[in-house]
Parts: sequence; structure tokens; C-alpha cells
Amino acid sequence: MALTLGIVGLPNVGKSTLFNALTRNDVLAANYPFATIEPNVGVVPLPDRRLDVLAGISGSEKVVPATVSFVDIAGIVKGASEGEGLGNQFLATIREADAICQVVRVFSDPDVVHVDGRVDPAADIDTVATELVLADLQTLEKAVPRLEKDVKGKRADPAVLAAVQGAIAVLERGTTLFQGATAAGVDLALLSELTLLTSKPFVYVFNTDEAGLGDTARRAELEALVAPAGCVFLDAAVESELVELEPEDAAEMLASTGQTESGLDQLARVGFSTLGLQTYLTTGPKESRAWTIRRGWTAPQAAGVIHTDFQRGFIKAEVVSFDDLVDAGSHAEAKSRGKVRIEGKDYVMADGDVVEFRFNV
Ligand SMILES: Nc1ncnc2c1ncn2[C@@H]1O[C@H](COP(=O)(O)OP(=O)(O)OP(=O)(O)O)[C@@H](O)[C@H]1O
Ligand SMILES: [Mg+2]
Repeated sequence: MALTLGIVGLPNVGKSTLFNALTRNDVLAANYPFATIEPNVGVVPLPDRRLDVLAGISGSEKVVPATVSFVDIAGIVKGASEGEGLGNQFLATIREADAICQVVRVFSDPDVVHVDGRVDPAADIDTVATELVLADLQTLEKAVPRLEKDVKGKRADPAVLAAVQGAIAVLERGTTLFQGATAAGVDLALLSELTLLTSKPFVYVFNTDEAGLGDTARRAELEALVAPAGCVFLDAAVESELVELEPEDAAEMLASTGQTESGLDQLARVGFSTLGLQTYLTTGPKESRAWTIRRGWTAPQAAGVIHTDFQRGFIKAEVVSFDDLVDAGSHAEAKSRGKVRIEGKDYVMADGDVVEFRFNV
């Protein structure tokens, strides 16, 4: 399981610049709208300092971090659902994403064209949300005649048709499904096959400049604008320079802009918390590795991420918290201190659990 973020936004706001910075890629990022036509996909290892510590303790040959995937697509403009700009067909590329990541221009550089002629984050957020709502409406409206026929022929569940109609009503009010479906009593689980865009959580990237990064009042305003959705602030142009530098120099340059976390770290943190994800760890002489799971998952569910056999044949888990293991300095010492617990199938995993599963095959 890897967290996948689909990057959306108006044209020329810095989506590809950010994508390049996050994925150390070199796709075309250029100062004109619709530079991106074909989607770009990148898988990024998620930096996790705990892995190096574990590798030291276990003498692991390698570390295998969790990953985050990013999909960079074309820019979307007002009227895209009616074919403006590049239309909205390309949105299909991000239907499988776990969350929608909207890049919003906050930087003011007058040399970079804004498609609507002015920098206005609130209006841009609205424009993009509206186009995503319209794209979902098209998907749902297309599904109605087919579903009606199938319900009549008893080949489809009438509850699905009702959910489609309920979802249409929510979207027609201009609300995303993520915000409005539950309150309207629409069961999104019934619509999962339609892979709707606005049923996913949104996270926002405010692409700003050095002045913007330091403007706490403005940041608070923007944060409030999108709350309760999560957001991050970064300068995509600076981020793309950071990846060219040695780690220490990059950290220094980041600090000089008043930031403590790289864009990738920020996005992974907000993405994980938005989607209710966490990691657990395994370690041994071969590798130290991070695994992504959902918060609240039990030990057998977590084991299933490694291999479905681990879940099916689950017997027990030997669990030590990362901090206890590091305190003890070795697995044997952690054990003799009574810090290694034997947990059964009802155990709910905690973030940073270091685990060894016992299972039957
Ligand atoms: N924080 C920033 N400050 C100043 N300029 C920036 C910043 N972020 C991106 N830019 C500039 O904005 C321009 C557009 O960037 P980019 O190509 O990444 O946009 P895009 O959103 O991918 O556009 P498109 O939708 O056309 O593909 C580039 O010239 C880039 O250098
Ligand atoms: Mg682009």
C-alpha cells in the first residue's frame, strides 16, 4: 500500500515544478499554461530516520522506506468540463489516487503568467473545486441510464442508483462529496466503482515565495480558508533547487527560508494524517523496512500488507516500540527488560511498532 496523491491546479501554478522537486524528476516545467499534457507519475521513498537507527541495531544490509506516489497532470481551467483548455478527460488519470493535492499559486512573480490575470488563491481553489464537481456530475449522470436499466432487469442494486441520485443532488449544490455526502445520507461505499474525484480528501499546497513563507498572518488566513482540510506551505522553485544540493546544504538553505521540513516531509505528514495512515517497522540482518497501514488496523491486517499468507496464517506478533528498542540498544536487551510484547489477533497497531510476525503457512 502506497499513498498516492493526484496533483491538480490551474495551469502554470507550479505543479510540475513541485513534482520535479518531490520526485527528483526532470519533467517539463515552463512559464506558460498547459506545459504539461501527458501525465507524469513518480514514486518517492519517504525519508524515515528511524530506519537508519534500526539498520544500525540489526546490522541490516539495506533499508526499505515506505513510498508516496505523485501524479502530475495538465492544468484545469474554468469551463474545463465544457472543453475549455485541455478539457477534463485527463482527470481520469488521478481517479485511483487516495487524495487530491491542489497546488494553489500564492507567489507573486509578475513574470509568471496567471491564466486569470491575477493571483487570487480563494478564487482559484473555487474554480478547481467547481471543475472537479462538474467532472463527477458528468460521471454520475452518464451512469444513471445504465443503472436504471440494470435495476429494472434486476442486475443492479436499487440502493446504488439511489446513492448516485443522492450524490448528484449533493454536487448540484456545489459541494464536494467528501464534504457533503455523509450529511446527505449518501453511502459513498456504494459508489466506489465510479471512482469519483470529489469523494477523496483534499490537501492543499500553497506555492508561495520567500515573502509569503514568512507572512504568518497570510498563512493563517489561507489555512482557515481550506480548513478542516490540511495544507502545506512551500516555495516550489526553492524546493526544486534543494534537491540539487547535498543534504546538509539543503537543510541549511531550507532553514534560511524559515522552513524546518522539506516539501516532501510536509506533504507526507499531512497526507498520512488526512488519510489516517501510519507506519510500522520490521528489522533484521537483511533489511529494515517501513510498512504503510491504516490507523486502527489490527496485527493480522498489518501482517497482510507484507503478504496475504501472513494475515491468513497469523498466530501472534512480537512487538516492541521503536523508542523502547532504541533505549535498550538491542532486541535481546529489550526482551530482557520485558519491553517485547507478545500480541494476539486483536492487537491494534501503534505508529512506530517494530514487529515480527509469527504465522502458519
Ligand atoms: N514558488 C514559485 N515562485 C516563482 N515561480 C515559480 C514558483 N513555482 C513555480 N514557478 C514558475 O512557474 C512556472 C510554471 O511552473 P510549472 O510548469 O511547474 O506549472 P504547472 O502548474 O505544471 O503548469 P501546467 O499546468 O502548464 O503544466 C515556471 O516558470 C516555474 O519556474
Ligand atoms: Mg505542468
